[in-house]
Amino acid sequence: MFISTEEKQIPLPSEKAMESLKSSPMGSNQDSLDGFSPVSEFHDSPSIPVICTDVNVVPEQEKHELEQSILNLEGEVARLRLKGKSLAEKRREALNKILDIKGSVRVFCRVRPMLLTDKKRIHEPISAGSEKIAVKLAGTRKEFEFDKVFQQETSQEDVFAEVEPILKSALDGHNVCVFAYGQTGTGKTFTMDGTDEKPGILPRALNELFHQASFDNSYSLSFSMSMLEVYMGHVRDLLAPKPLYRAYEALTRCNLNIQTDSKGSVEIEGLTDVPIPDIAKARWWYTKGRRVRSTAWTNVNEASSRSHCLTRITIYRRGDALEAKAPISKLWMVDLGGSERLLKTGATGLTLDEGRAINLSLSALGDVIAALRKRKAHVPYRNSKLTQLLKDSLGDHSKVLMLVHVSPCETDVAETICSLSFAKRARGIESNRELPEELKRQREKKIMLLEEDIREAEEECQKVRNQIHKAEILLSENKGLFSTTYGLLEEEAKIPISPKIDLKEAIGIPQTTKKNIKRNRSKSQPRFMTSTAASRERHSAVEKDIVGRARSFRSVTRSSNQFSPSQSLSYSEPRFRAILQSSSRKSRYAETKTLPGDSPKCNGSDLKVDSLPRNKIVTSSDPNLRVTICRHRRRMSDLI
Ligand SMILES: Nc1ncnc2c1ncn2[C@@H]1O[C@H](COP(=O)(O)OP(=O)(O)OP(=O)(O)O)[C@@H](O)[C@H]1O
Repeated sequence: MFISTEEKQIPLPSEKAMESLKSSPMGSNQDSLDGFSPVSEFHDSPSIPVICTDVNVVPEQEKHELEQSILNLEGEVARLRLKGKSLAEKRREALNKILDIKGSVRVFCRVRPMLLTDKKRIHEPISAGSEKIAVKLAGTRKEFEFDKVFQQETSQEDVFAEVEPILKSALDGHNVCVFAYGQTGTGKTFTMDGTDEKPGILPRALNELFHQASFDNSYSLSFSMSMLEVYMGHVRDLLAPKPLYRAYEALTRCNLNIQTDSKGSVEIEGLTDVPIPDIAKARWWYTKGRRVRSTAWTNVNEASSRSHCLTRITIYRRGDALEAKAPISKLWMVDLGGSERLLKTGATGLTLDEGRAINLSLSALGDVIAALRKRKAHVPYRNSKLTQLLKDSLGDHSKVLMLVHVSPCETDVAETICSLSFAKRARGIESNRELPEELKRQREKKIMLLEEDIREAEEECQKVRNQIHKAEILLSENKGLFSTTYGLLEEEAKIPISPKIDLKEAIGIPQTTKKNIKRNRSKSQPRFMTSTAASRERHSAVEKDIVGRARSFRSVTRSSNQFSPSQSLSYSEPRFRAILQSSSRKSRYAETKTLPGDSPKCNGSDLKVDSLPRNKIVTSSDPNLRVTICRHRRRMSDLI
C-alpha cells in the first residue's frame, strides 16, 4: 500500500506484506487469503517468511514512526515559536524606532463638538488642521502645533487608533502614561471612558490588552489593576474594600505613602492591586472604581474635575525562562482635574485650596513633561504627588501621551488658549524652532517604511500563530493516538498469552473471559499463525531495542532547539505514514472483533485497495479513522 504525501509516495510495510502475499503461493489464491490474519503474531513457518516478518515488524515501525512524528511536531512547534519571537522582536524594534522618531512624549489635541447646551456660536474661534490649530482672540490669531489634532467630528475609533501603538509599547515592556488634560466639560472623561455606545480609550485599551495577550504564544501575559485619586495632595485608593468601622484605616487609605525603591521603581504603600484574569473582571473593577470616585465626590462635595483619577494596569509575563511572573510594565491612564477653575475662580476657603492643589500638580506635571521632552538632566518629579506617583512611568524608556481637550465655544477661548499653551510647553517645541519641511518629509517617509515593516511582521506573525495552533492540534491528536494505542500495547506485553486481546478490551470491545479469548483466538487463526514462545521472545527483544533507540533519539532531538529545514518539512511523511499505519493497524484490530466462531478475513474492500491509484489509497476500513486520516492530511497541507 502507498500513501501520497506532498513530496513523494511512501511504500508502507503493510503493502509489502500484501504484495508478498500475492506473490506467495497462498497469495495467488483469493480463497487461501481467508486464513490470513493481519494481526498475526510472529510465525515461524518457513513457507511464508515475508508475511511473518511484515506483520510482526510493522507495529514496531508504526510505533517508532508515530513517536518520530510526535518528536518532529514538537520540533516544528518550537521552531515556529522561535520564528514568532523573532518576528515579534522585529515588530518591536520597528515600533520603537517610530516612537523614537516621533518622540517619547507626544501631545495630541482634541476639539470637542458643539453641544446643544453650548451658546450659539457667532464667530468660529477655532480652526483645526491635522497637526495645527489656530485660535482667534480679540483680533489676534494664535497658532499651535501638535503631533496630531482631532477635529470635532473625529470618532472614538480614530482617536484610539492613534493611541494603540503606545499600548503595544506597554506590552513590549515600556511604562506608559496617557493623560487627558483640559478645561471642565471639554470631553476628558468622554475620551478616556466614553459611553456604552461610544467606548473611550480605557475600555478599548483593556480589550486590546486581552486581545494581544490571547495572541501571545511565547509568553503568558497577565494583568492587574489599581485605581486611585489624587485630591488636595492626598492619594486615595479607589478599589480598597470599604473601611466601615475603622476611622484610622479610612484615613490612611485616603493618604497612601509613595516610596521609591533602590531601582527607582515607585511603590504605593497599601494600594489595592486586583488581578484581572479576563475582560469581564477588568470591566467590573473599573466600573467599581469609577463608582467609588463618584460616590466620594458626592459625599464629600468634591468635584471630579478637581481631582485626578488614575487607573494603573500592571502587565506581567511568565516566559520560557521565567518561572515566576514578573511585572514588565505599567500602563497609566489619567483623567486629570479640570483646569478652568485655576484661572476663573476667585474662590476662598476649600475651593481656593482645591484650585491651588490642581494648579500646583498640573504645573508640576507640565514642568516634568517639558524637562523630559527637552531631555534635561534634572526632572522635577518631587514637586507634586501626581508626578511622584508617575516618576517611574515618565522617565527614560517610558512613553507619554498627552491629550489636550479644548472647547469650540467662543466663551471659552481664554481657557482654550491656556490649555493649548500648557500643551505647547509640555511638547517643549517653540513655534520658531519647528522642524524644516524637508526634514519633516524625510521623517514621515521613514515612519511610513517602518509602519510597513510592522504590518508585514504582524501579518507574518499571524500566519505563524495559525501554524502553531494547527501543529499543536496535530501534536495533541498524535499523542492521544500514541497513548491509546501503544500505552495499551505496553500493558499487553505483561500478559504472556494472547496479548492482543486486552487491547480489544481496552478499545471498548465487549469483554470476554480469558478462556473464551484463548479459544476464540485459536479458532480464529490457523495454528501456524499463532506465535511461538521463541517468536515472542524475539519480538520482545526487538521491541526493547526500538523503544531504546527511540528514547535515545528523543533525548538527542529535544536537546536541539531547532530543526533542520528538511526535518521541518519532512515530518509530514512519517506523520502520515504513522497515522495510516495506525489506522490500518486499527482496522486489523477491528477485524479481531470477531464473534466466536467467525474467522478473520481480508475482505473485498481491502483487496480493492490495490486497484486504486496509489495516492488515493486509504487503508482503514473504519470510517472514523478514514475521517481522521483525511483531516490530518488537510491540516498538514494547511501547515505547509
Ligand atoms: N467628542 C465628543 N463627542 C460627543 N460628545 C462629547 C465629546 N466630548 C465631550 N462630549 C460631551 O460633552 C460633555 C462633557 O464631557 P466630559 O464630561 O467628558 O468632560 P470633562 O472634561 O471630563 O469634564 P470634567 O472635567 O467635569 O470631568 C459630555 O456630555 C460629553 O458626552
